[in-house]
Amino acid sequence: MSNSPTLIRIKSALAKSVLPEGPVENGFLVRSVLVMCILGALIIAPFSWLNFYQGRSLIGIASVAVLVVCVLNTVASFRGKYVLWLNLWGAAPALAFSIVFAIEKLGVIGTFWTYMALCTYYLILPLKYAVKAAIVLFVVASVTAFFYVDVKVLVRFMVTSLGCGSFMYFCFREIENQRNLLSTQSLTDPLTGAFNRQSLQDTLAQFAHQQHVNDTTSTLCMFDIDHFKHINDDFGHDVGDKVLKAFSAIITQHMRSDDKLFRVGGEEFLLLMPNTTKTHAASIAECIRETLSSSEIISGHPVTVSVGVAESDKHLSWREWMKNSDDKLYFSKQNGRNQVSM
Ligand SMILES: Nc1nc2c(ncn2[C@@H]2O[C@H](COP(=O)(O)OP(=O)(O)OP(=O)(O)O)[C@@H](O)[C@H]2O)c(=O)[nH]1
Repeated sequence: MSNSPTLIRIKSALAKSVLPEGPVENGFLVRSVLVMCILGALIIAPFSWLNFYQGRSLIGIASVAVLVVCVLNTVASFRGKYVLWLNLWGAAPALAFSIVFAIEKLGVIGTFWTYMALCTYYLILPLKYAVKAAIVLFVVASVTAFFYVDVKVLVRFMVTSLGCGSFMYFCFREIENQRNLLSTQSLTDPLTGAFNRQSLQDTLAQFAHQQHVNDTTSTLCMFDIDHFKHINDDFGHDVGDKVLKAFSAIITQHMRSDDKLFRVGGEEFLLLMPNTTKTHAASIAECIRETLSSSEIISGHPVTVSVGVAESDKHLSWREWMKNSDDKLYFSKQNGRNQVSM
């Protein structure tokens, strides 16, 4: 059954709003949202009951709404998912309203909770959203405080909450940079910069799933440098490394922004080309093959590559899809090397 463009857009928007646990930011957010929401639910539940019991039904309804957000978030986190819209349009505004309410009811004491809310934003939202939400909260809390606290207190409140917000931003930006660095190091091959075998499985499994939802065609190109053992034996390991670097640079020059390159073995590379037919992919692989064979990486010794090209099929698992590209590569090798087969 083919999907209409509108259905595809809706499915891809939903897929983007529910992020599966990833190695970098999502894993961190899933864990911190889980802790924050369990704590939030435990604190809010008795308050909700108390509000209804004491006849404050409006506040009671509001606190039950927050409780529902906490429970939904907890369930999603238990399943290893981070739900962006639930936090951005549920938890974050609920916190801001609570702060307004607290300042209105408690005055100066109510403003203290703003610092907690600022920290919470950085724990439940991706950094770029946390900054924006923190700025909105700062403005909303300051405007509310203007009506309920003394000017001298207001100025101190604004300066300290600005300081707290900036401190949180710099801390979390540094944590994010470190996480990204670690992630890059754990997912890429230091010699060529291509993604390593570790990341191949996650990427292809996730990609094959999305492709099944969107019903599109993509292609894998498996590259294997010919007689690489001889290069190492004849010219040394350093020259072998130089060839690997030069070859991955050649592939990178021919890649489009959505393509992904993996180093799957010593001299074996896999290029994932989303939304590409095998005919188009084979023409790009042919350009890569020609560029390598005509390059002078080792003077007087042409380096060649064999390639296997395989198109996706929604009835195939990612392993079968990859095996197809490997089979085509094997055919290229058997057929005399230095060629592209599909
Ligand atoms: N320089 C270098 N060599 C590597 C690296 N990783 C694996 N190799 C070597 O790559 C060679 C791969 O050799 P084979 O699998 O026999 O393949 P081949 O010689 O290219 O033969 P065909 O694929 O059949 O054309 C081995 O000698 C490995 O030691 C690396 O990071 N650097």
